[in-house]
Amino acid sequence: MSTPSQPTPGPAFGAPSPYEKQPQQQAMPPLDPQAAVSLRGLVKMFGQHRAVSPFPLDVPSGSFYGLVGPNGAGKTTTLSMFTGLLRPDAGQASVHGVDVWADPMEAKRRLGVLADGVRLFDRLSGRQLVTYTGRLRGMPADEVDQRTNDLLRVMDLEDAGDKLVVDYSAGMTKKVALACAMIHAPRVLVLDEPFEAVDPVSAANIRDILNQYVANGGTVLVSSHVMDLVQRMCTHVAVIADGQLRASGTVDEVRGGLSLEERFVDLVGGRGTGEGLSWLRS
Ligand SMILES: Nc1ncnc2c1ncn2[C@@H]1O[C@H](COP(=O)(O)OP(=O)(O)OP(=O)(O)O)[C@@H](O)[C@H]1O
Repeated sequence: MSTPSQPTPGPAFGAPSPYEKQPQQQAMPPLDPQAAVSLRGLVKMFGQHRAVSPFPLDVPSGSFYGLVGPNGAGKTTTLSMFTGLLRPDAGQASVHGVDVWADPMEAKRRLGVLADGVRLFDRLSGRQLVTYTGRLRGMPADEVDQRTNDLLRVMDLEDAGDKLVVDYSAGMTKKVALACAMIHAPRVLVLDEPFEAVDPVSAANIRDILNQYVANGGTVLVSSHVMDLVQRMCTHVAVIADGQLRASGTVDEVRGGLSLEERFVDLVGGRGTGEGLSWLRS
């Protein structure tokens, strides 16, 4: 990989805060082997468009870390680069000290990933898909069976376990994909929009599972658009916009006495006045 290029300076948004980042002024420290996830200067270009600019980010072990940003901010691209799904143009990433792109097999053992928009083997039933994922991870058959039963139960998919995934609703598909991400009991769970399309009862169950997982030493990195959820659920948050890190720290540090949503709008801008669609008014 080449040396990260310098980011183009972004516009200044909102009031200055000690937790706001100015990436163009930062020297890039080395990867932090103590962090559950450490990112240094990942860059992704799509043609002439720089989807992600270099920034450093450390996700502390045992944290529930939210990654938020407007549509097209670069969240999925960032998550894809450090989970090994998308090769970065520059930069480094590690999971508990293992370099993702130098030692992908070891890094992937430590990671459970719920990716956004990645096709599942949807001609399998939910039970078959979770079982197949566990077996691919090299787990013994009886352990896979036990965990598959547990996961289908807590995801409220027991009755749909023998139905083909292609016939699942969006929320059911999300839940079975989450079960696949968890089957090998990874140390870090990376979840891209895990609550999208999931009903409130299932979402609360999933939150309980994730809280327990974190209480037992796991680390969760989750992207979401729902600020209220991130404020209630996460210990830490990073705000990205235009592929740049705008703020990071504990949720209380970043929101600085405001609600996270108010702070987000402050940092990211883009609120319209609601005018301009005069033809829509009756
Ligand atoms: N495969 C691709 N080819 C070209 N451009 C892409 C591709 N994937 C992402 N992009 C662009 O990169 C930018 C970041 O996209 P990304 O999907 O990472 O954003 P996001 O923050 O996850 O957005 P959302 O919240 O809407 O899911 C966008 O401008 C998007 O159009």
